[in-house]
Amino acid sequence: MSSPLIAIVADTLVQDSYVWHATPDTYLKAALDVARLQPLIVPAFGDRTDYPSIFEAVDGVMLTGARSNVHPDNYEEPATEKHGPFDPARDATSLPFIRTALDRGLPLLAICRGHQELNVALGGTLANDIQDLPGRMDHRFVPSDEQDERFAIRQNVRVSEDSALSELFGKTDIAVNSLHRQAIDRVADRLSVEASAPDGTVEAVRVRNAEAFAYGFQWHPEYWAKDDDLSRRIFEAFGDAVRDHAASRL
Ligand SMILES: N[C@@H](CCC(=O)NCCCC(=O)O)C(=O)O
Repeated sequence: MSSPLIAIVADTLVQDSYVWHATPDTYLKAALDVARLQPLIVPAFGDRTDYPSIFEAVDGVMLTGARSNVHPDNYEEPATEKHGPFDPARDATSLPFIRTALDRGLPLLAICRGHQELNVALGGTLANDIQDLPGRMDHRFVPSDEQDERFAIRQNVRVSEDSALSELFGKTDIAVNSLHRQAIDRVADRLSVEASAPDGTVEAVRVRNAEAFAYGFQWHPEYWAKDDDLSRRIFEAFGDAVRDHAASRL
C-alpha cells in the first residue's frame, strides 16, 4: 500500500566545505515508522521554491526542531548577536511554507523551532534566552554526549482542560523533554494555547479553524515516538490526518 507524502523543510548547514540541506534522522524515522508516512526533504531555497508543485505532491507538512533561531527581522524585533545562530534560508522557506500549508488545509505538525516558526508565520513574536527572564525556568538541554539524556523526559506540562489536546492525551498533567532557549512571546491571534509549563512557557498550540490537524509543540515528541505513549499519539494523529487528506483528494 502506498504511503502519503509529507514535506519537511530542510535546515542548511556547512560540512566538508559544502552547504547541505538536511533534516535529522529522528524526525524522518518518527514520520516513517510511527505516523506511517513517506517524508520528503524540501531544500531551503526560499522564494525559488516551487510551492504549487510541492503542494500538489504532498498531503502534510512537518517542521522540525533545530539549533538555529528564527531571525528577529521576521517578527520586527532588532537582532542582536545573542539571537543567533540563524538559518535565513530555512526562515525564507518555512514561513511561507506554513502559511501555504494552512491556506490549503493540509495537516501540519510543528516541533520546537517549527513551533516557534508557526507562531512567527502567523504574526506572533518570540522571547530570547528565557532562562534569564524573571520567574522563568531553564528549558535548555542537560549537556551530555548521550542523546537519550539530552532528550530525557523531565519537565512537567499542564494541558488545558477541555482542549483538543487533552482529548488526544486523555489527561492534563504530562511530562515532556525540553531543549530550547527561546519561546513564544506574543501568541499569534490564530493560535490557541493548549499546554503550558509551570513558568507559563507556551508548550503546545493549535491553529484555530484549521481544516485539519495543525499543532505546534515546544517539546520533542519525535525522539520518543516509538516508546512514549503521548509522543506516539501525536504522530499517529498526524498520520491519520494526512491519510484523511490524501483520501479526500482521490
Ligand atoms: N533554536 C530554538 C529552537 C530549539 C530547537 O528546535 N531545539 C532543537 C535542538 C535539538 C538539539 O539540541 O539537538 C531555541 O533554542 O529555542
